[in-house]
Amino acid sequence: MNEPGYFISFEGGEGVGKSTQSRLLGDWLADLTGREVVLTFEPGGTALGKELRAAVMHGQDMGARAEALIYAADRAHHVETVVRPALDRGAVVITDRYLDSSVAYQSGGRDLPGHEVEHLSLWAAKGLRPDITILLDLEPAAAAARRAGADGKGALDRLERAGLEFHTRVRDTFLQRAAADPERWVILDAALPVDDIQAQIRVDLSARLGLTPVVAEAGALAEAAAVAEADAVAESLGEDRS
Ligand SMILES: Nc1ncnc2c1ncn2[C@@H]1O[C@H](COP(=O)(O)OP(=O)(O)O)[C@@H](O)[C@H]1O
Ligand SMILES: Cc1cn([C@H]2C[C@H](O)[C@@H](COP(=O)(O)OP(=O)(O)O)O2)c(=O)[nH]c1=O
Repeated sequence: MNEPGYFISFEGGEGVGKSTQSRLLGDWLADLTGREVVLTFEPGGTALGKELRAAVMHGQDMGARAEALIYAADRAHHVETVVRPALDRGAVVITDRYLDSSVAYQSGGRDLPGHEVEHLSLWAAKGLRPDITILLDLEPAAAAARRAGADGKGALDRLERAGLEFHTRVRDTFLQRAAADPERWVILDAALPVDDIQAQIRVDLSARLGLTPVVAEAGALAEAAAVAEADAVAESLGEDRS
């Protein structure tokens, strides 16, 4: 029988470092454990998902319910065709956003009832919840400044245009959900340097997965995980996701 799969989600606002940290974590876990690691993301982690992503992020204006249903459709297909099969093979799956994004954005941000959005997501995902969710917490203004530094040229998508109040409600919803379920969530300060955040993630994951102590190694990471590398990673992931 396969080793059981392990499901990790990264959550937080736009530009907080989710793709940077998920890639660094994936490389480290694959090297250390030899397990299959699947890196994926929502919305748009499948071919159908790319079309749904384009519609919801760059398409016509739409109401909150239509938006929630598109994210749920993306999730249903993503779980059925990518996440669940990988977990069944015994892989570690790392997703950049999952159902907590729906609750934070479509409920906290757009004002739909939280339990309805969560229920819709769980229905779409046939009840699949992450084993651990890493929240990269950052003030929306700081995240916006970071994104502007990364590619000030790019046009803002529908969600990015939503404004500071919207993004503050999104952040507060993430923090409330994390506080309510500390077993599943790890809250990290996304204003710290890339390598410090990654070191904290590795220490936490080592404990949860029963890996050999890596505290010393995590300290040495300060030199290893160069921000330049993280930039390249973020860029290459970003290319897939206009
Ligand atoms: N801890 C950090 N400190 C400073 N800049 C960061 C940090 N983490 C990521 N970045 C940079 O911020 C930008 C957004 O990072 P990214 O990983 O794409 O975030 P997300 O996936 O959450 O949108 C990139 O230019 C990236 O290099
Ligand atoms: C998965 C998901 C994302 N979103 C939003 C959050 C983002 O604005 C956008 C996805 O963008 P994403 O590519 O994750 O942005 P970033 O890498 O900058 O964080 O979709 C929802 O509103 N609901 C959801 O369920």
